[in-house]
Amino acid sequence: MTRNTLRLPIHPSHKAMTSRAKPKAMATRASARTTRAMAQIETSLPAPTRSARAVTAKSSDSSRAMSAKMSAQPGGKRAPALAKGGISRVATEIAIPIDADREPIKAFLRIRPDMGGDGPKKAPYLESLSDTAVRMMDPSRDDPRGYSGIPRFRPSAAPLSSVYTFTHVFPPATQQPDFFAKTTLPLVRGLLDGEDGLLFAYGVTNSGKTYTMQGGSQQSSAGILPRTIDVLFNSTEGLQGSSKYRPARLNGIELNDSSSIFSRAPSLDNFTLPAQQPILGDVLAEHFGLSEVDHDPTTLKVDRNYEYSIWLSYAEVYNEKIYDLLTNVEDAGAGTSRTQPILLTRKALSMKPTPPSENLDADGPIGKYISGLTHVRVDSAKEAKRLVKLGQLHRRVFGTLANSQSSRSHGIVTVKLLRKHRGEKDEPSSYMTSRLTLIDLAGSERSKNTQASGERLKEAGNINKSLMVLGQCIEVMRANQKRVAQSLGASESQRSDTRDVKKSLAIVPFRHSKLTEILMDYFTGEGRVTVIININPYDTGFDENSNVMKFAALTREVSTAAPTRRVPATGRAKAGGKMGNLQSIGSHHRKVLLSTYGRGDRQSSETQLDVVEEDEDVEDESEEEPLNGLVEALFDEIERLRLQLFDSEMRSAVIEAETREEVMREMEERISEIEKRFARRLMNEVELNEMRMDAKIDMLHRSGVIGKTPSKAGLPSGKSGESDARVSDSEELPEENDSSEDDHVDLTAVRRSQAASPLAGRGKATKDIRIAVPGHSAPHTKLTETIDRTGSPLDALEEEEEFDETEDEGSVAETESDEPDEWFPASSRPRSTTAALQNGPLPHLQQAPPPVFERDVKAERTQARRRNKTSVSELAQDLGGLNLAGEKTRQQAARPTGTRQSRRVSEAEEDGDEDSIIVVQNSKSGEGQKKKKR
Ligand SMILES: Nc1ncnc2c1ncn2[C@@H]1O[C@H](COP(=O)(O)OP(=O)(O)OP(=O)(O)O)[C@@H](O)[C@H]1O
Repeated sequence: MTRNTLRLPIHPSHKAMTSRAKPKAMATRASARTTRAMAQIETSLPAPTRSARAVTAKSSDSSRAMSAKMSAQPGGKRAPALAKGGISRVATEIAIPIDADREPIKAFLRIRPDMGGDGPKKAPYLESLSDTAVRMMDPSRDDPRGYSGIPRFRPSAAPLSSVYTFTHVFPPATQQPDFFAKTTLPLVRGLLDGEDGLLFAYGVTNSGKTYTMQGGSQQSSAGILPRTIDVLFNSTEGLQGSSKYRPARLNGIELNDSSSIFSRAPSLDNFTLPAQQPILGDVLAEHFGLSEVDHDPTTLKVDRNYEYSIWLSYAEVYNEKIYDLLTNVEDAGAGTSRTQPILLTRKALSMKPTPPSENLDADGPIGKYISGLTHVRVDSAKEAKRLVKLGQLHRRVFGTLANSQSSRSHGIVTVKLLRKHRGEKDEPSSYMTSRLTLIDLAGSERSKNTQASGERLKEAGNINKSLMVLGQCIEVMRANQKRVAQSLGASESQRSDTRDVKKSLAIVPFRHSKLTEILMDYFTGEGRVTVIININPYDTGFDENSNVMKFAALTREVSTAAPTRRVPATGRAKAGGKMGNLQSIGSHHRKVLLSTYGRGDRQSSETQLDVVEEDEDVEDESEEEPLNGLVEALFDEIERLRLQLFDSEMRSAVIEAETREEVMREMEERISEIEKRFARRLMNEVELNEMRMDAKIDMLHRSGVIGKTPSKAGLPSGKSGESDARVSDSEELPEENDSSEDDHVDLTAVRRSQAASPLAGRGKATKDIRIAVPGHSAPHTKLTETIDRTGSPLDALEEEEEFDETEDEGSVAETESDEPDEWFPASSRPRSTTAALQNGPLPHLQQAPPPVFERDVKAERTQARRRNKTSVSELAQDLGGLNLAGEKTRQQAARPTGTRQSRRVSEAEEDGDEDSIIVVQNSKSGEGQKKKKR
C-alpha cells in the first residue's frame, strides 16, 4: 500500500531536470545531497524558535509540498511496497505503508494515563480533538492562583490554549502492542529491508518515555525495545548466518576478529564486577532476576535468500559525554569493606567522522560515529534482552539512574543488521548494513523546576543544552527546507540559481551537542525519523509540556530523505580505531549512592560508589572541518542568554514571593487592627452589662428583696450628712432623725453619694422644696433633689420616658420597676464588679456611701417637676382640706400592692399611727403621696 502523498503539478523545468537523472540510485543520491547541502551550507544564523501558536497555525504545507515535489520526480526512488514482503502478525497480515523517498518526520503523541501520585486529582489539561489533534489549555487560565495552588508567576509566552496536530494521537488507554505496531513496526520493516531508522521518545520527566521504550513489569507491557528485538528474531529465525564481518563505524563493516569481545555477547557470562561486591551483586540479581515479561509474536516476512546477523550497541550521553554501557566496568580499587566506596572507572568515547569511502554522498556532510562503541552480536531475543538489561544496570551503577528514578542521561540503543545474499561470496561487497536507533531521552524539564543544584544543576544544564540544540537543529532544517521549497515552487523567471538558494541556507548546528552529533546522519542522510512525544496531562509542568508540543510541531515540518539500501565499503578491522595521535584531556570524579530495595528476605542496602569518568581521547581535528568561529560565538551567546534568562526568571520569582509576603503582612496587620477594635467594643459591652447588673443588684439590695442594703452590711456612711436620709424601713433611719419630733416632714429623699453614684462628679442641681403643712408647727416639707444635669444620657432617657402625670404614685412605682436600663458613657462609667474584684473594693464601697438609684432619682425628679408646677400655697390648701381619715380607706383601696411606699403606708396604718401618714394630694390627679413622718 503506497502512502497517500500530496501530489503537486511538476514544474516543466523540474521535470526536465529530473528526467535527465536516469538511474534511480543517482536520483536518490541527488535527493540525499540536497538534504545534506541544506543542512550544511552556512549562510545565516539559526532562526529564532517561533511560538507554538505560530507553528501550529501554519500548516506544514511547505515541507509537504517539497516532499511531494521530490517524490513526484520520475527518477525519484520509491521504496518497493509489499512486494518486498508483507508483515504478518500471528495470523494477521499487517500492511505497512511504504513512504516515498522524502517524507516529513513522524510525530506521535502518547498521552500518559492518570496514575495518581501527581498530587490531588486534577482534570487533564489536554483534550483530544481527533485522532491527530489535541487542544492544550493552561489549567490556571481562569485561576489567578496556580494549578498546584501556588500563586502563578507567568512570564512565559506559552499560549493559554493551542491546538497541536500529530501523525497520530494515542489516548491514555493505548496498549503497548498496539502502540508498537503503529509507531515502530514500519521502522523494523525498514531495518529488515536494509533501511536506516531513528526513533526517540521526547517528553518531560515522568511522562512515560521509559515505559514506552522499555515497558513496565505487567503482562503485555513490554515496550518498543524488547518488541523490536522479538520481531527481528521472529522474522529472521533460521536465517542467521555466521558472518566473517561485523559492523563498524556508521555504515561500514570490518573483518571480525574472533578474539575480539565484539564477536559474541560474552558480557553476561564474563561480567566480573559484582563478584566481591555484594551490593552490586544484589543489583544485578534485581535486574537479571526479573522474569521475561512477555514476548511479541509479530513476524515480518523477509527475503529468505539472505542470511542475517543482528548486532547491538548501547551508549549513554551523560553530561555531554558518551559512554559505552556494554563494556565491562573496570573495578579499579574496590573498597575492602562495605563502608569504603567502590571505585569504578569508565572512559568517555569520542565521535569521529565517517571515512570518505563510507560516505554515501561524497559531496554531503560527513556523518559521525561513536568511536570504540561495542557492537555485540546476539543470536536470540533472550540474549539481546539480557544485554539491554546489562546496559541498564551499568546506567544505574554509574549513577545516572542511581539516586532517582528519573533518567538523567540519553540512553541510545542501536540495532544493526548485516545481511548477505546466500548465493554471493562472503566478501564485504556482499554485505548490506542497516541500523535502527532507539533513544530514551532524558526528561526535558528545565532546571528551575527540578530545584537542582551542584552536580544536578550541571546535569540539567547539559540535558537542556542537548535538547535545546536538537530543537535548534530541527528549526533550522525546517527553515532551510522551506526556503528550498519556495525556490522550487517559484516560476521559472523568478527562480533563483540553485547555488544562491544553497547560499541562503543556514548551517544546522549539529556539532554543538553530543546528542545531535550522533543523530546528525539520520537527519542529513537517509532514513526515517519517528518522534514519540510523551505527555502527562496531569503534570503541573504546563509550560514544559508546551515546549514539548512546540518541538513536536516543528519536527512535523521537517522532512528527511527516504532511506536506501546500501552496499558497505570495506575496511580492515581496527578495534579501537586510529590511536596514533590520541590524548585524553582529564577525568571527573563522582560519588554515587547505589540503593537496592530488599525483595523477599533481602534487606535493602546502600553502597557508595566512587565513579571516575575519564574524558574521551581528543584526536587531531585536522581531518575534520573546522568549527565556524561565528557560529561558535553565537552558540556561546545563546547559552549566556539562556543563563541570564534563567537568572532573571529566578529573580522575578523571588520578587514575586517578596511582594506577596509584604501584601500578606499588611493584610495581617489590618486584620489584627480590626480584631482589636472589635475586642474593645466587646469589652465595652461587657462592662456596660456588668454595670447594669451592679445597678440592678444594688437596687434589689436597696429594695430589700435580697440581703441588706450596703449600710446594713456595716459599710461606712457617705460624705454628705443629708444623704443619710433614706427612703427605707424605719429601722434603717439614723439616730438624729429620732429627735425630729417636730411637724416637719423632711423628705430629703434622695441624695446621691458623689463617690457611689455613677453620676458622681457630674454637675448636679439641688433643689429644696419646702411644703407647708397646715396644722403643723413647721409646716413645710423639704424635698432635696439631686439631679444630674450635665447632659447625661440618663437625662435623655428620662426625657424620652414621657411621664404621664395622670398616673398615681403607685403606677409611678410600677413604671419604675419596668424602666429601661440606663446607659452610661464609658468615660463616666463606674468601675465594674470585675474590676473591683481585680483591683480591690470600689472607692465608694470603701467609703460605704449609701447606694442611690437612678429610679429613685427619677421618681424624685418626677415629684419635683410636679411640685414645681404646683405652688406651695396650693399644696398647703390641699393639705388643709385633706381628710386624712377619709382618705385612708380610699388610699388603701387604691394602694398598689407590693410597692415600697405602699408597704410602708400599710405598716404605719397597722401600727395605728395614722398621724404619721401624710398624704400629699396631687392637685390634678387628686391622688396623694404618702410620706412617712417621723
Ligand atoms: N502508558 C502508560 N501506562 C501505564 N503506566 C505508565 C504509562 N506511561 C507511564 N507509566 C508509568 O508512569 C511512571 C513514569 O513513567 P516513566 O518512568 O516511563 O517516565 P519517564 O518519562 O521515563 O521519566 P524520566 O524522564 O524521569 O525517566 C512509571 O511508573 C510508568 O510505569
